[in-house]
Amino acid sequence: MTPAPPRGPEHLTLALPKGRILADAISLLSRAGLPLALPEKSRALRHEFPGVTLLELRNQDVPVYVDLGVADVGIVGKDVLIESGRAVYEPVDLRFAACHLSLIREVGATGPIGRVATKYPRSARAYLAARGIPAEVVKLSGNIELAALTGLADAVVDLVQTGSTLRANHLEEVDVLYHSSARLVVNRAALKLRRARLRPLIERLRELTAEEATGG
Ligand SMILES: Nc1ncnc2c1ncn2[C@@H]1O[C@H](COP(=O)(O)OP(=O)(O)OP(=O)(O)O)[C@@H](O)[C@H]1O
Ligand SMILES: O=P(O)(O)OC[C@H]1O[C@H](OP(=O)(O)OP(=O)(O)O)[C@H](O)[C@@H]1O
Repeated sequence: MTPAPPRGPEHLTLALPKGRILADAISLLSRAGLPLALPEKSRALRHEFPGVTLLELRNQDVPVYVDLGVADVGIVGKDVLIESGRAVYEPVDLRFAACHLSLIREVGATGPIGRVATKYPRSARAYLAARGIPAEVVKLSGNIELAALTGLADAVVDLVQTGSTLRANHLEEVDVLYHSSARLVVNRAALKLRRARLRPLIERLRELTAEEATGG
């Protein structure tokens, strides 16, 4: 693939995660005035729109691209942002992809927690350390609830939205670590260099999310 050409300060490079956030992110950014459309299904990972380059990434890579300045701006879940440990500027809570990260066990489980399985080891370790629980944390990649069902772990730390995954697997939430939703993230140097494009975008997104919160 050809390297990206040098971009003037009027150009934006945008990092979005493929997966459940992509369509809502593109819809919201379009309403905020960016000339975007959902990319056609293809193997292409970089998409050009007038004045905007869209990079299609894994969730965990969005904070990395924004923090290191390859992308000027991105959208990612607060859960992924916390887990990344990167201090990127996070000016707008976009409110969609709302869910919470919880400690989950089999219904009625009361024994000690010796091992916790999760996709969120940083968050899980911080939670356990704050409560003085000396549990081992095992990082898994998906279908985390299975670890509690199979006895791989005494508890799991995973996202809950409707609770239907918990109900379908005879699991229950024991505690909530934190609430998450999609966030706008901005590279701090880009905020200065591309101020003329980023400031109005941030303002418009603040207005749109406030309107949606009040039903406007
Ligand atoms: N059930 C859910 N309901 C609402 N929001 C969710 C739900 N599950 C995840 N999210 C939010 O959407 C984001 C993206 O979720 P998605 O399912 O696309 O990721 P994934 O495919 O599990 O991630 P990965 O890139 O690690 O494979 C999560 O980081 C979280 O912020
Ligand atoms: O409370 P619910 O509405 O059931 O949503 C929660 C489920 O959604 C997410 O899983 P996802 O579908 O992204 O699969 P994954 O476990 O492979 O990440 C999350 O990890 C839970 O399993």
